[in-house]
Amino acid sequence: MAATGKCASFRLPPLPTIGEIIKLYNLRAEKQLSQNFLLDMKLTDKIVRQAGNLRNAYVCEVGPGPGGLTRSILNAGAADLLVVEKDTRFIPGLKLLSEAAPGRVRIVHGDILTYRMDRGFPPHIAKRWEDEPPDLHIIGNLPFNVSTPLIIKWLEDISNRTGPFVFGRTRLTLTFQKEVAERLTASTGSRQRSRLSIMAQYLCNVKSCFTIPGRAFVPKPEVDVGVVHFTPLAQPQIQQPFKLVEKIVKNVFQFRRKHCRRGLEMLFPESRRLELAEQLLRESDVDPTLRPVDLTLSHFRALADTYSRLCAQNQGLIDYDFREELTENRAKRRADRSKELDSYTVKR
Ligand SMILES: C[S@@+](CC[C@H](N)C(=O)[O-])C[C@H]1O[C@@H](n2cnc3c(N)ncnc32)[C@H](O)[C@@H]1O
Repeated sequence: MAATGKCASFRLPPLPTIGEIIKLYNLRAEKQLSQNFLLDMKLTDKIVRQAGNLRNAYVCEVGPGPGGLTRSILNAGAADLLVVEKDTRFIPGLKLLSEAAPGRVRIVHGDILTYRMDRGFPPHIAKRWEDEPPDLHIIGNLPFNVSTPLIIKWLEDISNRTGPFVFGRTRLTLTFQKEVAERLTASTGSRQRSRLSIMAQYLCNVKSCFTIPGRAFVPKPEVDVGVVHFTPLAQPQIQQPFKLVEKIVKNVFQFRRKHCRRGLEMLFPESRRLELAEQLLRESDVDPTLRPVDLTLSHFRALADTYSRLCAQNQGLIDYDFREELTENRAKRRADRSKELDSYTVKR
């Protein structure tokens, strides 16, 4: 395995440009795979600089496509670059790159949503969670339709220390649709504050790096793109299971214009809704009239800790989902109504 500090000359030899690679292999962008390519090496270098020092590092690149970002990662000195690409058409071009950087590129033809990254790198690179982050980086110009489910999955992995985070606090440098990037980094009280802001920020230090105008991509997407850097926190700001935090955050933000009390009430079954919501807010010391966007991470921490205690005291509460109750109630009302109608019909 590489990454032993041996790659003194890491600049790539002269290669066809990315534009030429696209022509050579007839790599028309597939809308279905949200393909928008970056051909400007100054921009790809700038994205890669946000990851920090990559000299002799281990890197996983998500969706390398024709390989612009890949070249910048190699030029920055990565010693072991694993690229995961779903579309087979890009594999020959990536092989060309791998030949130009012998022993430094490993190509996986697969889907990043299911790829087992915990098996992709040698165990000896792992660092203890509390220590400095490992010399492993995830970098990607992600497809928009994959970026949000992927970051949610990786946030859950951070919480459980699974997947890429079995190696410690692996850092991520990723692109998102600008609006999503703004949500990820939104501070308390801002208009963009949302579920994503809380879920990302309770687990990571999230930094908005810069915006890439849509016109820099080929083909040009409808929107601009934001580059975001994540470093998992040694001590998450909320020390409760991911699913529990997600449930609270989801409930609160479903009524984003109402007082936070409204969404929190829905954590509890109708029969005890007001009483338990009152207890949750009182014991968490949260003002029920605050709007969801005005709740701080400390508020969410207090709510998650109190809710966890209430779940321990009230059997079945953790599994309660008001949407299921609504569906059951609707089904019951429908059944009652059809019985009622039945009673009008003349029995033969
Ligand atoms: C927005 S393009 C970026 C390509 C290249 N990194 C660049 O910056 O020019 C996204 C790339 O991700 C690939 N891709 C899409 N879905 C994927 C998935 N689930 N797993 C891995 N790669 C995927 C696409 O085939 C495409 O190459």
